[in-house]
Amino acid sequence: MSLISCHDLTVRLGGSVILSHVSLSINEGEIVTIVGPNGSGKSTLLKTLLGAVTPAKGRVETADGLRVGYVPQKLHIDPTLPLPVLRFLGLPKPVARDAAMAALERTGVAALAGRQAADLSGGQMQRVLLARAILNAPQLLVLDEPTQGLDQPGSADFYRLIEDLRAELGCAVLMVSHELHVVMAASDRVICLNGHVCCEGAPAHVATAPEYRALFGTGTGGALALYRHEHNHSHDHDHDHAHEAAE
Ligand SMILES: Nc1ncnc2c1ncn2[C@@H]1O[C@H](COP(=O)(O)OP(=O)(O)OP(=O)(O)O)[C@@H](O)[C@H]1O
Repeated sequence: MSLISCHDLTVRLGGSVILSHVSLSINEGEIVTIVGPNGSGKSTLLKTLLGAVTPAKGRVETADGLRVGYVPQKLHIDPTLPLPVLRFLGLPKPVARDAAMAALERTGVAALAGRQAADLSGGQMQRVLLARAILNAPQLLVLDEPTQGLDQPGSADFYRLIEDLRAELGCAVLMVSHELHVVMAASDRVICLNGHVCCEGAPAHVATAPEYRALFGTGTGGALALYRHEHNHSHDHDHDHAHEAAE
């Protein structure tokens, strides 16, 4: 069953078309990863699906009463604000101490419950944000580049935790990631975005798709090609056009 879907979305921001003709659907229990070059609209797509951005055209459909847990790319906490981790978990909605402790336990950071949220390392903060996201037993976990800034073992551990949580909670996972090798290993489905959906499908299918190879190259060089993308594949015209100022 589809938990969330969008149909022929067009999103304009600041007078430019950021997304055009984007349709996708996330089913119960699957791990779907969105990949794409910097500025290709990945975060905008997540925000549109979550209702924080209103599309100019198209529609988003959500299953009735869908419980979503969201892990943002990063969260800045004012260092002058005294906010222990346990209290942070109760924002904006108060939560029972036992439930908060169980969530911190599950993401491996129970020992940090009394620490100041602003003092946490990047990796610790991501686990605290993940604990907060699983508090309401989500049916859909949405993560925006959750391992940005983590070292390789740290990010591999984090993705393993996501897979374990998916199995335990039975939730679907929708995430944005730049780590192509992990994405290819850990996703049921990959969506390659560049202002529009370039290609999508099982990792093995997407890895061999010409549109994906044009964006990311082949083999291990693919991860580096991500940052060297020069808009040279067959959809270029569409994409460049999509970024022209809207009328
Ligand atoms: N509020 C806004 N107003 C105008 N333009 C915006 C706004 N938010 C994002 N954009 C533009 O939309 C485009 C897509 O941004 P978005 O953050 O969705 O890309 P992304 O694929 O998530 O990028 P990255 O990989 O760098 O995180 C960018 O060109 C960005 O500058």
